[in-house]
Amino acid sequence: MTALLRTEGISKAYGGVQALDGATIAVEEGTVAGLIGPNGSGKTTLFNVITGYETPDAGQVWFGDRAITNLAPDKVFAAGIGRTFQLTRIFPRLTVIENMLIAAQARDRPRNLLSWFGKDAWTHHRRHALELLEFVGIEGHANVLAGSLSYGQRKLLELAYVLVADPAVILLDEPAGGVNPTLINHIADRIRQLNAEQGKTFLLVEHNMEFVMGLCSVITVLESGAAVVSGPPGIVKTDKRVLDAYLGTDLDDLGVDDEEEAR
Ligand SMILES: Nc1ncnc2c1ncn2[C@@H]1O[C@H](COP(=O)(O)OP(=O)(O)OP(=O)(O)O)[C@@H](O)[C@H]1O
Repeated sequence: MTALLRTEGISKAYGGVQALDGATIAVEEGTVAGLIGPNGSGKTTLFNVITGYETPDAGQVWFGDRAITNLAPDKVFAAGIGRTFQLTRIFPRLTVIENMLIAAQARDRPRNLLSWFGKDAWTHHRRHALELLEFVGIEGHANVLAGSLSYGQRKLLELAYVLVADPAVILLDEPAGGVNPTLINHIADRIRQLNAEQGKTFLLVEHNMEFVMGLCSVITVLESGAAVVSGPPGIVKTDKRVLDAYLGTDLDDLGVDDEEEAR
């Protein structure tokens, strides 16, 4: 397997705070990979650097064999890396379907804006948007204001929004955060399906350890801005450096059960 997405020695400081300190991670093509670490360990900052929202002080980001360090967010998105945010960024005063059409328009803008408004194109975009809403399971809400969706449904809308552009890699920032258990399972199933049927590669940041351990085949642990461990869930959750990194956190909160702790 080859790394589809790689960061090499990424550092980023905000004043006196070293958010990232030589972060090197690799995401293999076709995997669902996880990025975990205690609060403030640099996970979102690394997402921001990868997707062009922050400029690193040092290091490189690679997408396949292409260096994408310092590309603007829209260029990174156009290159094939989609992303959702910790706090969803949908337009609450537009309907769900209108949000989806904005995603389609944003994707096509650099190509051919005029043809976008043709009747056939409009019908095509609408149909595709509805298919994606159906895929994530919120097509019944197509005509309601996005702001009236539950938090979990907003996360699903954001996933559908990202899928409009058909990215090869999808970065998800806390997809399960604040979401009820039923929808968490639904989100996990959609991720599995996209991975298995369409070969989509995922990198997700998540504090819900049960979700991460159940979904990801490889997990990288960030601590103080650097990757300290990377490997399959079974290895990562028993690694002493990981337990040390989470020192002060109740292990029950991490979803590591007593039986596994005792081993
Ligand atoms: N724009 C910013 N300005 C100043 N400091 C920042 C900024 N963004 C992040 N930081 C700091 O950088 C460090 C890493 O933050 P980051 O949000 O990347 O961590 P995280 O691992 O995503 O945390 P969490 O799990 O709580 O979301 C923290 O100390 C944070 O306060």
